[in-house]
Amino acid sequence: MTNTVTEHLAARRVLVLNSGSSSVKYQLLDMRDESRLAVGLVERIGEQTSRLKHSCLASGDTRERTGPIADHDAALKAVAEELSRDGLGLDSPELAAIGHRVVHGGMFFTEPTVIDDQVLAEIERLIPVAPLHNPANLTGIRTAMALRPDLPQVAVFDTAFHTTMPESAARYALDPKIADRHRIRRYGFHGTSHAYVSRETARLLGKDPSEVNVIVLHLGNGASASAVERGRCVDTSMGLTPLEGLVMGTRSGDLDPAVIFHLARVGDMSMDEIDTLLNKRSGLFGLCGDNDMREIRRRIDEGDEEAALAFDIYIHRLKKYIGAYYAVLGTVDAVAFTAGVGENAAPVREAAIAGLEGLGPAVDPELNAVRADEARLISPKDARVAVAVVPTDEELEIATQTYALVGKNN
Ligand SMILES: Nc1ncnc2c1ncn2[C@@H]1O[C@H](COP(=O)(O)OP(=O)(O)O)[C@@H](O)[C@H]1O
Ligand SMILES: CC(=O)OP(=O)(O)O
Ligand SMILES: [Mg+2]
Repeated sequence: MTNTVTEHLAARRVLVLNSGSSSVKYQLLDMRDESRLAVGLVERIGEQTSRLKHSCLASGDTRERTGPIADHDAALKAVAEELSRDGLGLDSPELAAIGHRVVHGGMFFTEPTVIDDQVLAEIERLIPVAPLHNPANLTGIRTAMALRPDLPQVAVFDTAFHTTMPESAARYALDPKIADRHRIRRYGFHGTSHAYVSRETARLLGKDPSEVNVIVLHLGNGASASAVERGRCVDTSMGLTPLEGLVMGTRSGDLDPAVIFHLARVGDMSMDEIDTLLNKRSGLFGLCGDNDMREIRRRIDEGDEEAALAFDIYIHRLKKYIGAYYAVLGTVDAVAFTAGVGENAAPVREAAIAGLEGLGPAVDPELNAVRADEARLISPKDARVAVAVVPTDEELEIATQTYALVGKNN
């Protein structure tokens, strides 16, 4: 065993980087007790109004920087500087590993993986099926590797939790020769969140994950639903790319694929224009010009009909997926809401469950109105199926998986 490896064995901290298309979320955790030492967010990367918000939980100090941060490389260097100012820099011998969220892992990566040149090449090869996410993930990894080349860097894939889906759910109704040649199948995303939230929901019910069936609704800017049967994913709403499924902040979700031919032939749009339209200018934003649920609710309260219709379309799709996953699972023990919208928007939870009493779930309006940071039930005591709000913690889940892998390898 080399000295470096021995040092890593003694080290107990993991830095987690969750690089999104225009943001980086990060956390530094002490894995002895899973406590957070520092957390932060860099937003609006590439714009003039970038913002870095950093909190050191040990000292209670919070700092904010505004001004242009050109790209993910610059963002990560700024994060490293902030950590150094708190004596928590990347050069610390306490650091055991860096864990990276990687959105698309294709068919190859079913487990967290220590990153080497081959892994980097595979993540790069998958860019066409995760164009908003994998490039940012790669920059994060490369910058972190340059800052600490001696440290294990671990990739934790959004797709991994969904690799248990049966072929009947994972395959599209396409000629398998064509589908296999181009690796076209349903991969699913947000898996780290679906895994964490389904387990936490079981815990809330006082059960083991292997004893319960849960429908998880991850409603952030990107949004996806999953059907989790006894701890294993059996279906999810995102597909080859994170475009399929629910109505999202800026993504359309499900459409008749012929809409694309129609836009190309009759609308005279190029493939790139259609790609941008469906990924960046559709969903809630396309429907009403706003992708933030807070703003949409505010407009609805003021009587705005365009915002009200966008909300109704969002809810209608969500309800359809809840119904579909009832059929997939047969019996359901809980429906769990998570991510920015799911955790915070009580009207979304209320509207999505309204009318589903025949299937079992119900929402208690008073419990639903409570604002809290911890996992909680919002269904009445006598509801046949529980409804839960479970704050997701992708960073903790990534840190746990990263630390377990580094420990195992050493
Ligand atoms: N208090 C709130 N009420 C309603 N919606 C909220 C609230 N806070 C955040 N959101 C919604 O959550 C979204 C961000 O969710 P998040 O899970 O952080 O997304 P992502 O990880 O995809 O960036 C925002 O765009 C907004 O629509
Ligand atoms: C996969 C995906 O949609 O991720 P996000 O919600 O972070 O955009
Ligand atoms: Mg997210």
